[in-house]
Formats: sequence, structure tokens, C-alpha cells
Amino acid sequence: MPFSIREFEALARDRLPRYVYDFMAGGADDEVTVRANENAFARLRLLPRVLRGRPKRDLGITLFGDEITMPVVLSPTAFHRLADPEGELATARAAARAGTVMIASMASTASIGDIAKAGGADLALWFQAYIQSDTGITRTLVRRAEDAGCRALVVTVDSPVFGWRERDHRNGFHHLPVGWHCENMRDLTGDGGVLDIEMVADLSWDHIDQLVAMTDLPVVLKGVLHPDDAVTAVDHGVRGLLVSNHGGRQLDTAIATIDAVADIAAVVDVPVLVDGGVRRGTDVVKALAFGARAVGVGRPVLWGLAARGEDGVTEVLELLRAEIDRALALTGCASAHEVARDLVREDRC
Ligand SMILES: Cc1cc2nc3c(=O)[nH]c(=O)nc-3n(C[C@H](O)[C@H](O)[C@H](O)COP(=O)(O)O)c2cc1C
Ligand SMILES: O=C(O)C(=O)c1ccccc1
Repeated sequence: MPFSIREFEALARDRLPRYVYDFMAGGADDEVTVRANENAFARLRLLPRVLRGRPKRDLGITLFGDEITMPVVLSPTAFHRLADPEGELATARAAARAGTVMIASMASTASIGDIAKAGGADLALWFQAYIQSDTGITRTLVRRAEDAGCRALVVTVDSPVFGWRERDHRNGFHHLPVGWHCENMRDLTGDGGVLDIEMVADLSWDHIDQLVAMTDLPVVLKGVLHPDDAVTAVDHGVRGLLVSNHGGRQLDTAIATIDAVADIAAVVDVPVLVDGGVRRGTDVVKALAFGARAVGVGRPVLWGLAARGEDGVTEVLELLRAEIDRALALTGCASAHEVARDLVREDRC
């Protein structure tokens, strides 16, 4: 069994067709931000406390009333069937087993209803949506998420247009293999077809007002990086923020997310999550120190899924759990809530 997420990535790379690995690993333009997300974690150094007498650690946290067993959620990623034949159904089972949140992508290769069934009653399932230009379509997607028992709605706002992914262009990867579809986009117009997901360039805060009014589910904005946008979001009824640069797949040279999260957590009272470049338990502790309630992982889940299916996702999540537990012990913290800002220092060199 691999000993680290890095080793899972190597296994996945060996197993996947080149164009699939490139789609998953790659990002926009020169991939500066893909690398920056990971490098920014490495640049931060921990300043541990000693002799605080803690027999064991509590990794649990609460999100919108649901208790989850560790401060790690599965960020939404498209097309899990490219990684494993069971696709999102395997991911949902692994998330349920781990006792954490799965954020299912609108671009899933299984429908939100089928994902909910696979995960079972214990899975805290959230749905990620791109707001569509036709409000009726957006409303239908929201109803499907509600009917599936989703506990929150995550609206991705960093994608008014699609990022320029050079690897995909080089590989000619623009569509799913024949016969596979974004199952959430089926039967939206009454003709039994599957709609393409639109990136909508004129999205505005009005759309967020509309969406918040459309549902009783808590709305989380994904892709906020500027503290002023975070404050505005809360003013518009948004109940949580996922600080994200889409894993470096949208705006290249965007700030590393761990460098953005503290300034956002400082100005809002809602739960703040962060994703991008989390590969070790120590990364999670750094995010908690900067005020995040939890982190999201995108690619690590895909590496587990590609390497060993459902068990691979479980192994990735359990590796992270063990690493977080060890990092908490070694920094002198008894729980996720005890991680204080002064545990992290910028590296001086
Ligand atoms: C292959 C792939 C597909 C993704 N698809 C989506 C998506 O459908 N919706 C979305 O909001 N974010 C999507 N993302 C972004 C992730 O939710 C997340 O922000 C990012 O992967 C976090 O960085 P990490 O991969 O370094 O953990 C995708 C990321 C990857 C790598
Ligand atoms: O690849 C992505 O990052 C992504 O967000 C996406 C969205 C819709 C369809 C396919 C991929």
C-alpha cells in the first residue's frame, strides 16, 4: 500500500491513459498556480508546543449541523468514471465510510440521486453547481440536489469562462468518451437529451440572491479569494465559503489558496473552507491555524480512485486522517479546534 498521497499519484499516473492523467493533474496556462498551491504550504513552517499532556486527539468538526469525523471534505471534481468504472458511486461509498462530506460535482458521471443512494443515509452529501443562464435549469438542478437529500449547495464562482488547459488542448481532450455523460444534465429540457454545462460570463450577485431565495439549503460560494468578496457574499445570505482557485485550473498566477485564507477567515463569521494543494496532515493543520474550519481535497481523491477504486479513496482519506492526528500530537493540540494561529510562521529564507 502507498505510504503517501504522492505515491498514490505515481500509481494513478501509471494506470491512467495519458490524456486522463493530464486532465486531472493539469491546470491553466503555465500551471504556476497548480505548483504554488503546494509550494505555499511547504514555505509555511510549524512552531510546535510541548508538554501539554494530551493522551489523544479529537479530529471531529461540525458543518451546518452535521458532525464529520475529520476536517477534510472531498472537493467536487468532474468525471470520476475516467478514473474508475464505478466512478462517483465508489467515491460516495468511501466518503461515507470515512464519515466525511462529499461535494458531488455537477459534472459527475453519475446522477446526484444515484450518488446519494450509493453513499447511503449516513453520507453528508453536498452538491456543487454552476449557475446556468436559464434559471429554470438551475432550479431543476437545485431541486434534484434537495430531493437527493443534499445538505448544502456549493456554487462555483471562479469560472465565468473555462480556463485554458494546454495539456487538454495538446491531447485533443474536449469531450467524455462516447456513451458517458454528465448525468445531472439529463432530461432538463423534456426531450430526453443531455445538456452541456455552460460557463456563464455575466454572473453577478443578483444570481446569488436568486439562488439563495430558491432553496432552504445553506449556500456555500466556491472560488472566492478576495476578502471584500467574502464580506459581500455573507451580506447576500451565503452561509459558507470555500476559498479556492480551482486547483490552478482557472486563473493562472492566482494567489495560492493558503495565502488567501487567513484574510478571509478574519472578516467573516461563516465557516471557511479552503482547497488546493493539500497533500499532508501538516497542510491541514496550517489551514486550521489560519482560521479554516476544514480543507477540501480534489486530486488526491482522484489518485486514490484511479489507483485502487473505492478502497483507494478510503486509503487516501485514512492516510490523511492518520497524518492529521500525528501532526496535532506533534504540535501539542488535542483537537482541530485547538490549533492556534501562532502555530505557523512564514519561512524566512
Ligand atoms: C480533474 C478536476 C476536475 C474538477 N472539476 C471541478 C468541478 O466540476 N467543479 C468545481 O467546482 N471544481 C472542480 N475542480 C476543482 C476542485 O473542486 C478543487 O478546487 C481543486 O481540485 C483543489 O485542488 P487540489 O486538486 O490540489 O486538491 C476540479 C479539479 C480537478 C483536478
Ligand atoms: O475540470 C474542471 O476543473 C471543471 O471544473 C469541469 C467543469 C465542467 C466540466 C468538466 C470539468
